[in-house]
Amino acid sequence: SHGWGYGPSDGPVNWCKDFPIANGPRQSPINIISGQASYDSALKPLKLNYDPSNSTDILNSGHSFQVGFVDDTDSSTLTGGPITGTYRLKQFHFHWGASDYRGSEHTVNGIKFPCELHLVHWNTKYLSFGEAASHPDGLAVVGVFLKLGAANPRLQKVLDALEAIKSKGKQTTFSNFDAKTLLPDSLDYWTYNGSLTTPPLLESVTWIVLKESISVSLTQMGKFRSLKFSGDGEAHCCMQDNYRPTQPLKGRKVRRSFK
Ligand SMILES: CN[C@H]1CN(c2cccc(OC)c2)S(=O)(=O)c2sc(S(N)(=O)=O)cc21
Ligand SMILES: [Zn+2]
Repeated sequence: SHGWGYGPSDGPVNWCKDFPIANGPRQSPINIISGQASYDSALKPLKLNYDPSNSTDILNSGHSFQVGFVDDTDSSTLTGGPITGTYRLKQFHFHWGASDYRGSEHTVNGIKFPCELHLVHWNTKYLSFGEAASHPDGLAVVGVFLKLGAANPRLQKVLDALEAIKSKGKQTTFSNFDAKTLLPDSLDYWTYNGSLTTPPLLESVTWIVLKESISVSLTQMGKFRSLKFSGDGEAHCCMQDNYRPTQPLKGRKVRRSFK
């Protein structure tokens, strides 16, 4: 079967043909209606302990670009928050729009942001990432909104590396990057049970969406959009609008960690 993408024929409306779970009961992303999210005092503070020496590479996956981390020890972990146990950081990536008025996957009260960062973690109660990805409590993804404003110096190292991975399949080393520098000051969050927002759309993700955004400038957004979905030698296709529209809540509750 042909691959999936974000175009008119291989995009989100057609994913259900190859991935019927696309119409499942706990799909992501969702629109977060802040007034309907209930405060849960049992929710713990998020604890993110990332070791910069764990970052390895940056890759154009043909759907987004991602920074990978060695995940064979508990040196870069997520604990606390809505989860129990220890989840290891595997990669982070972004979703963004062709224009500044869309691009995020989650929305807040119907508001779209130009970009959204996802930090992907897997539950170490399972032996591997692949194993974890097939269990309802296997993955935990921290989502961070990027809001138009002043240039964000903490994004610059990532954006400068994009020169080397313009087209699909390109990869280069990316070491000593501290993913914590991408987080906002406040770790207040909304949380709900959801899925991967791309195929295979597995319903194994505990979503943790931060309330506070980080900034990104128009010029920096232009760098994201300078990437290509296409590989070398293929017709150039700008990497943008690589976001899935929001999905039905289907009775799920969204909780918030803050009053
Ligand atoms: C292409 N994108 C996904 C790739 N991965 C994946 C996950 C599980 C299984 C698998 O193949 C069996 C691949 S992934 O875990 O790195 C993630 S996280 C994520 S998001 N946007 O929901 O945060 C999408 C993907
Ligand atoms: Zn994502």
